[in-house]
Amino acid sequence: MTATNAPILITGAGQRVGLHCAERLLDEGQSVIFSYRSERPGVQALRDRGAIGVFADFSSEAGTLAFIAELHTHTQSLRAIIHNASAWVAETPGDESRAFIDMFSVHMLAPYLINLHCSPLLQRSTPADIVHISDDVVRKGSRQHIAYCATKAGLDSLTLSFAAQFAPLIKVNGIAAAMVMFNEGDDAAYRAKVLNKSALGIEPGPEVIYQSVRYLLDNPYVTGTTLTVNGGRHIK
Ligand SMILES: NC(=O)C1=CN([C@@H]2O[C@H](COP(=O)(O)OP(=O)(O)OC[C@H]3O[C@@H](n4cnc5c(N)ncnc54)[C@H](OP(=O)(O)O)[C@@H]3O)[C@@H](O)[C@H]2O)C=CC1
Ligand SMILES: Nc1nc2c(c(=O)[nH]1)N=C([C@H](O)[C@@H](O)CO)CN2
Repeated sequence: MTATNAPILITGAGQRVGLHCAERLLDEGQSVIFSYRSERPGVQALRDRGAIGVFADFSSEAGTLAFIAELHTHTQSLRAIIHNASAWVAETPGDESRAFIDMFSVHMLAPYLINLHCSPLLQRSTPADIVHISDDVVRKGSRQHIAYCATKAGLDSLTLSFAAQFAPLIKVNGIAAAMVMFNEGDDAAYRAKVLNKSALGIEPGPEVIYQSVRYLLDNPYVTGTTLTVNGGRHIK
């Protein structure tokens, strides 16, 4: 039996890109389940619109498995899973391992476990999708965010493997983003330096990620693909 209007799960939707994508899905009448770690205004805003918020700390296997168990109490099907949750942490002397383990957990272990344990929920929906939100920086590496980049590269590998494993019932794709939206503390000099890295030289905002998600959800013939959404960094 195919579920109609099965919810879409998006992780890390309490702020910024995830919040925007969750709001746009709700705008289109799509039911949404989202994960959050910190209580933020965006979390309550999504609840107020009828989305179901489920706490998740993906920094450990136990935390991810607890999230998966809680998720199963809220739904018996899923239209899609959007893996958005992420930590962008530079190497800091003295706790390199902690940072690496944390980003491995949120960028690789959590998507891996959620995909494996929740694929039966996706199989009750037609069509069904998994979207991994990754980073264009994987293309060339990063001197300032070595562990972040390596774990996002691992996420891109999961896209290929799960696309092969889950075809034809579930499509699995990625989005390799770059410079979507700055953080509050980013100063003018940093902003100018980052904008200069791309051919288009703009801060596009989170809608470009939603447009990419929409394309992947709507296109029945795309799987195992990672969309580059980087303002032309690769041709600069
Ligand atoms: N912003 C940009 O310009 C770019 C973004 N991207 C990618 O796009 C996606 C969205 O980016 P953006 O909105 O800036 O992301 P954020 O940095 O705002 O992170 C999104 C959410 O992830 C959650 N999160 C982080 N670590 C964990 C964890 N261990 N367990 C559970 N949740 C966690 C955070 O929760 P909490 O609220 O508790 O902190 C946060 O709200 C990310 O995957 C990012 O890597 C890629 C390139 C550029
Ligand atoms: N989880 C996050 N990942 C990334 C962020 C962010 O704020 N949170 N920001 C970036 C930068 O915008 C980078 O693209 C600038 O070159 C990358 N990833």
